[in-house]
Amino acid sequence: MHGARVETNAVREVAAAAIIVGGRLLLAQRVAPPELAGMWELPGGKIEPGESPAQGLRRELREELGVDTVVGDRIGVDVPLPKGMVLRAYLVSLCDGTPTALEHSAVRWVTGPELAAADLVPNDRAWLAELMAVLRAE
Ligand SMILES: Nc1nc2c([nH]c(=O)n2[C@H]2C[C@H](O)[C@@H](COP(=O)(O)OP(=O)(O)OP(=O)(O)O)O2)c(=O)[nH]1
Repeated sequence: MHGARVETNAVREVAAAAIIVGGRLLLAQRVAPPELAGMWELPGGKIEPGESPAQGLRRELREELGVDTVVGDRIGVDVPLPKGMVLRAYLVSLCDGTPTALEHSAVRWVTGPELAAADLVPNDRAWLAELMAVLRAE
C-alpha cells in the first residue's frame, strides 16, 4: 500500500427512520440541496465510519429531531445512491421527546393516503408499498 490513505470496502450507508405512532408516519421536509428542497423524506443521514447503522441513525435523530429512539428492523429495499452509497430504511420507535424540525423546514405525521399523496424525495418512493402496509397494520 502507498501513502497514508486506507481504503475500505465498506459501503457508506444513509440510514432513514420510519417512525410510526398511532397509524401515522413521521415525514421531514428537506431544506437542501435545491433539487430536493421542499420535498419530504424519512429523517436520518449518513452513518459515520466506526458507527453501526443503529448508532448513527440514533445520533442523526437526536441532532435532527431532538428525540431519543430505538432502531429496529430494516424495511424495504436497498436504494443505490451516487458515489457507492446505499440508502436503507429502518423501523424506529420513539423513546423520549417530541420530534421537532431542528434541521428540516417542517415535520408532519401522515396517514397512508397522505403518504401516497405526499411530495416525497424520489428515492423514498421505493418504500411506499411497505410503509403503507405497516401503516395499515397499525
Ligand atoms: N436522510 C435522508 N436522506 C435521504 C433520503 N432519501 C434520499 O434519497 N436521501 C439522500 C439525500 C442525500 O443525498 C443523502 C443523505 O443526506 P443527508 O443530508 O440526510 O445526510 P447528513 O444528515 O449526514 O448530512 P451531510 O453529511 O450531507 O451534511 O441521502 C431519506 O429518506 N432520508
